[in-house]
Formats: sequence, structure tokens, C-alpha cells
Amino acid sequence: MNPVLTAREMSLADRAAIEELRTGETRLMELAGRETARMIAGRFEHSKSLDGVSALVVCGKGNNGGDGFVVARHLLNRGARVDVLLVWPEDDLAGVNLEGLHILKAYRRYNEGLRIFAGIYEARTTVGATEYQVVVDAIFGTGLRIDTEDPELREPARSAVELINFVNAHSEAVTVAIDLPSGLDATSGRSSEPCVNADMTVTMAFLKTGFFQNSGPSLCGEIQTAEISIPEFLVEPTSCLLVDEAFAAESYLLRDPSSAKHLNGKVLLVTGSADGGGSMLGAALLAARAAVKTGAGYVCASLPDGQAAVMHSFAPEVVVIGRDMISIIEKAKWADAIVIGCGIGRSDEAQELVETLLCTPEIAGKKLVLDADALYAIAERDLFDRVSSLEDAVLTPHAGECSRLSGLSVEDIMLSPIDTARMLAEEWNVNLLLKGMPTFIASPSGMVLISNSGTEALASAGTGDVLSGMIGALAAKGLDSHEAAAAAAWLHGRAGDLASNVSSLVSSVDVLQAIPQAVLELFESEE
Ligand SMILES: NC(=O)C1=CN([C@@H]2O[C@H](COP(=O)(O)OP(=O)(O)OC[C@H]3O[C@@H](n4cnc5c(N)ncnc54)[C@H](O)[C@@H]3O)[C@@H](O)[C@H]2O)[C@@H](O)CC1
Ligand SMILES: [K+]
Repeated sequence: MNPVLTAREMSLADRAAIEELRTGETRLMELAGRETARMIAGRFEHSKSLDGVSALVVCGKGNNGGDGFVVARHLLNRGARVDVLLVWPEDDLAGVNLEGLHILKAYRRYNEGLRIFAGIYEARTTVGATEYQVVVDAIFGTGLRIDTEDPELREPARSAVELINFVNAHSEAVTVAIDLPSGLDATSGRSSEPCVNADMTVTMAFLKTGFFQNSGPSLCGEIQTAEISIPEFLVEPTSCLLVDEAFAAESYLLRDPSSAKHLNGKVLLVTGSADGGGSMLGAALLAARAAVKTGAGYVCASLPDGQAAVMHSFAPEVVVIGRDMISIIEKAKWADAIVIGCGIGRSDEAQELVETLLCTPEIAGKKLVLDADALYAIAERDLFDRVSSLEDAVLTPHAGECSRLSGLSVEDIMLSPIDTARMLAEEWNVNLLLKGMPTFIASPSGMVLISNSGTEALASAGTGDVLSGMIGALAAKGLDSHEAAAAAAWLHGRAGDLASNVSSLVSSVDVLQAIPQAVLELFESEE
């Protein structure tokens, strides 16, 4: 899994590379620029040469602008025609950045086409009349400071960002952001007004937390990471990682050919309700079937009396027991993981059931997935002390449920989901999976995993129940509940993608049915 860093962590890594390893700023910058030019070339079919390609590189006064001068040089080396726009006067440049500009100026002797514009006003008319295939945004990187009270950019940055966005909106040009789109805060993902809207972001060394929060996902475009010789050991231990296919594959424990069903993960679900005329058995069916489809060896569901036939018509593999505590405790002793909450309802009786379950040692000592109405009961009955003493549990709220649990507003949670998930997991001493796009999975020790797979396809009723069943299955098969939640979130997203080409048509049953394909893919791509 790849580390995901805050701006501060990235700057510590930069400094360690320069001061401890003596890598040298010039070397890092050269690699940054060269890698970016190589990735730009990769966007065009003729990846070695950029003959006939016209590029505009818009440079700021910090090291991000310095990267821009190097990119401009390597684009020229590959045959592109290049215009460079200095957003600030040359007098504002110093050190490696000024050196970068001097080298570029020396290039002019050999490249008549190279134009260097001193300031936005000098550039505007010519830029407007030129057709570019590439616009490189090198105005701000991790050094940007935004005032959250007043996120407006001042001149000349404002006009420069507007120019980049104008060319992006009115031409076929690909906008490539160096390190991050200018105006985006690398840590929080909040953006200034305006902010560059990139088609592609070539980020240096490591992903940044801002790519996954607030405006980050909508402004970065495709994200590529440039290897610039800042080794991973400089950032270890990391506290945030991006879940990837390789992690999901490693986490998916295949059955031993000689094993019996009871060795392949036994899941108990305490889910579903049917009161009077209403029924929330669908949630129970989806979660149970998802556990089966994810490869649990044995799935048992505790349902309200008289509901076994419904389960068997949908998931004949599932053994059904009653809702009485004696039967539940009996099966809890046997189970490797227990899923509690999907569709049990919000009645006093349901809340009482959750409280009793969490206070029962045979249950509290197991791997637990607490979802939906179980979360409601935890919030209503203030069961956080119980939650804190659980052996290995995961709570799986969406932002609304998280708000009810924590008392924080949905807006505040969404403004800093990584920090919020980490803080609550630490406070409640439990794993917390904060559902959304992306999904954040925090452990009590402060590790946050980000699962970025899947699209809006998953935004439909019942997909959360499917996820709970999947987590239960992976936990029962041997993962701890933090890893199980992260791997299940990734597979769940992938299953959503595979369910249909048209995301709006995807229902939770479609996601369920696509689980085996998502799992199979893991092993096909490994071969
Ligand atoms: N430090 C290093 O060793 C490396 C840094 N690299 C590049 O350097 C970047 C970071 O460079 P810097 O720290 O110089 O910062 P930036 O180049 O991101 O920008 C900072 C400059 O903009 C100004 N500024 C900040 N906020 C502003 C605002 N709201 N309005 C107007 N001006 C503002 C600052 O005063 C400073 O001059 C990275 O994103 C990356 O692109 C890479 O070259 C790799 C190596
Ligand atoms: K940038």
C-alpha cells in the first residue's frame, strides 16, 4: 500500500532526503521535472518524442515553479514547442529556481520557438491566440497557504489560475498539475478560489491526504506518483495508506484444499427485523448472502421467529437460528466473526438486544462488525464504554451515523474525514470505517487506510449491508477487523464497478452478484 502524507510529513521527508541522505535539492527537482515530462509524454502516443506538441508551462516563485522550469526543459528536449509564463517577476525567484530559469533562458539560443513571458499581462494575448496540447500548472505545490476564512487567491496568482482553467475549458489541452493542482491544500483538500482543475496530477514521491478529501477528488484528475528518489523508509512509520489491489489480494485468504467448512470462516449475523406489517429482512438477506459470496465457509443468521423460509429462498446456504439469547450465545461461541445491526430496527427491544449482545462475554470477545441500527443503539444508549472494551470490533457508520455517534456535524466530519475517523477510533478504542467516496478505515492506534475503489454505483440502499457481510466473512477467514474492513471496502467498491457500466443502474443485489468476479480478478491479475 502506498503512503499518503500531509504537507508537513512531505516536507519532513524532503528535508530528510536533502539533509540526512544529502540527496540535494537540485537532484530532487531534476527528477521531479524529468518524471513529469516523461508522464506527459506518456499521455501522447509517441511517448519518446513530443514533436509537434505545443506546451504552456505556468510557473510560480517557489519550488513548484522550479519544477516547472525543469519540466519545460525536458519537454523541449523531447521536441515540444514550449511557452513559459512567469507569474511573478523574476526578482522574486532565488536559489535553484532562479538557476532553473537561467538554464531555460540559455536554451533560447538553440530553441527559437521558446517564449518566456514576464507576467500574465504580457502573456495573455499571445497565449489566447496559441493552440496548446498541454498546459503545465507549476504555480503552487505544498507551500500554498490558504486562509480558511478568506480562501480567495490574490493577484497575480488569481489571474494565472483563471488562465489555466480558461485554456482547459476552451481547448483540447491537457492540464497537468505538478505535485498538486494550484490552489489545493495538500493536507486538507480544501481549495482556494479559484483553484486549478487538472486532468492529471503528477505528484512528487508520495500521495497527499488532500487528494482524498474535500475538493481533492474532483480537482486532481488522474493521479500519478513520480519516483524522485525519496525512499519510503524516510516516511516510516506512516499513519495513512492507500488500499490497493495487491493488499486486497494478500488479504483474501484462499481455502486450504484439504480444509473443512468450519475452518473457512464462520460468520454469525444478528440482523433483520419484522414488526407488525413492516420488515427489514432485506438487510439481513443482503448481509448474509454477501458473507457467503465473499467465501465464508459457514454462515448463520439469527432472525426473528418464523422468517427462516425468506432467508432460505434467497440464500439457502445460510443456517437460521432464532432471536433468543440462548441460541445466539450458543452460535456466538462457534463463530469467528459476528455482524450485528443491519435492519434490526430502532425499537427499544432492538436497542436492548444490542446492549445485551455487547455485554455478553462470548460476543464481546469475538471479531465484531457493528453497523446501521447497532450504531443507532450505541448512540442512543451511550454504549461507548462497552464499545471501548470490545476485543476486535469495527463500527461502520456513514457520515450521518457518525454525526449521531459523535455529536459532530456532518459538515465538520466531511471537512476532515481522515482526522475525524482517526480521532474517534482513538477515543472509542475501536476500528472505525467511515463510509463514503472514498471510505476511511481508522484503527485505535491511529492508522488510517483509504479505500478509493468504486464509484457512485454504491450509493444505493442495501450496499452497506452487503459491505457488512463482506467484512464479517473476511474477518472470519482470519483477518483482524481493521484489515478485513479495508479489504472488504476495496472489494465492495470494485464489485460496484463491475456490476454495471451504468452506475445509476446498480442495485445492492448487483453488487452482491459481482463479488465473486471482483475476487477472481485479484488472482487473475496476479498471474
Ligand atoms: N523541497 C524539495 O526538496 C522539493 C520540492 N519540490 C516541489 O516544491 C514544492 C514546494 O515548494 P515550496 O515550498 O517552495 O512552495 P510552493 O512552490 O508550493 O509555493 C510557495 C510560494 O508561494 C507563496 N505562497 C504561498 N501561499 C500563497 C498564497 N496564498 N498566495 C500567494 N503566494 C503564496 C509562498 O510565499 C512561496 O513563495 C512541492 O510542491 C514540489 O512541487 C520538488 O521539487 C521536489 C523536491
Ligand atoms: K501545481
